[in-house]
Amino acid sequence: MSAIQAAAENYPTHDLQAHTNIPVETLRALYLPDRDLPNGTAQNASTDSTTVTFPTVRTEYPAVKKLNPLNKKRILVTGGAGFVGSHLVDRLMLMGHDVICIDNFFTGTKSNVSNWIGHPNFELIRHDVVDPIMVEVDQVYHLACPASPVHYQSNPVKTLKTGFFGTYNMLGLSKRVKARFLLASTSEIYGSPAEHPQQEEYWGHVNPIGPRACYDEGKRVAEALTYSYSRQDGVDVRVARIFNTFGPRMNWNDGRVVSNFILQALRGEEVTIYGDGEATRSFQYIHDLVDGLIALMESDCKEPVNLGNPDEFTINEFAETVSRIVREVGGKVKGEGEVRIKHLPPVEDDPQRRRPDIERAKEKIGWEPKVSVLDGLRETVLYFKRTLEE
Ligand SMILES: O=C(O)[C@H]1O[C@H](OP(=O)(O)OP(=O)(O)OC[C@H]2O[C@@H](n3ccc(=O)[nH]c3=O)[C@H](O)[C@@H]2O)[C@H](O)[C@@H](O)[C@@H]1O
Repeated sequence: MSAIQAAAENYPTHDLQAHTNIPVETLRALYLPDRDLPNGTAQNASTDSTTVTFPTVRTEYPAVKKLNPLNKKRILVTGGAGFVGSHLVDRLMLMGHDVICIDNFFTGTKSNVSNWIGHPNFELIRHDVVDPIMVEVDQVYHLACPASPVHYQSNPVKTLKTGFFGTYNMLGLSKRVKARFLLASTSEIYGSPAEHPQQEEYWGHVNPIGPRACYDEGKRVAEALTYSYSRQDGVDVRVARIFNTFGPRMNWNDGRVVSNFILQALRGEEVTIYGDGEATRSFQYIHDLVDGLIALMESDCKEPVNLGNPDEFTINEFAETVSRIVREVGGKVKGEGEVRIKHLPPVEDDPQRRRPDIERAKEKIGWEPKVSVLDGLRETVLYFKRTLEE
């Protein structure tokens, strides 16, 4: 058993129990595999840091549920090799469904879904949703779109094309094959909110010409298209408004606050805070989000639903919390207890407060987050620590 695996076993897992009744140990084995296991899919530790080796043979895939053919669905996940998409793919595969994952690998990676490549229930297609594609499926989870401000602002025109044409193509497909369609929308459609916490009835406060507009307005038009297809063509739609989410498999170079702070603390570097650090965010753990997406897809709720954890932190508080957990898990953080902060200029149009009102999710789909931010952070720190060691 590796040191990381041993450390992982010391953390309580009861809070991480997923709604879909798949034990967290089963999920963890997919993103934090033990290298000593014969079926471990992690890159083998190499003494030579300039090379990397991957296992070529595995004796078996992770066990998936045997479903009655009547209950087995064909499910398309766009952006399925990304951070959120790959966890959703894991869950749908373990539940026993047939999963088609499409991704253009702009921010997603094949290694995120390497557990399933070659499995008879799984198909991976390199494809950009900006172009049409035809597949026969029962459900579409439309996640494809860069979500980190650094990524979505690097090519804003492409982000807008993804918001419009990507959603248009996936809705057209859903209409033709009569699939149920779920749009991964975002808390960003509320902009820099003038109401707090944010309820689904709130129409938002978005700057349509600012640097974030490519994403915010892209997702707003994606919602408008979704409800237009529902009204005009009867497409069966679901809309999830996803609030800040974190967990294993976030990109190193993601640029978002959770991965930045964890990596900075693990490397003993200063933590970068944009502006005065008094902006707030509410962070949910990836397993909760995946539970919420599946619960929404399976529900009758056609209205938009906020999926997020209402536990709200200022960015200053969050920097302290992340540093404390990195120390607890055995990371670096220089200066024995003191967090070293580097203040950088504020980000233009940065939303100042964000917290979901999740009453609708509780009432309509029977969902609320189960994982505390602290438990989720411990797991994520272990994951990043492993990544740094490789
Ligand atoms: O994490 C997410 O899921 C969300 O991330 C982004 O939204 P944002 O809240 O701006 O995400 P971050 O870039 O992580 O920023 C959060 C806060 O931390 C601050 N920050 C970020 C990074 C950093 O190194 N330092 C820092 O102070 C930002 O200025 C902001 O106030 C995306 O735009 C959303 O679509 C996405 O849902």
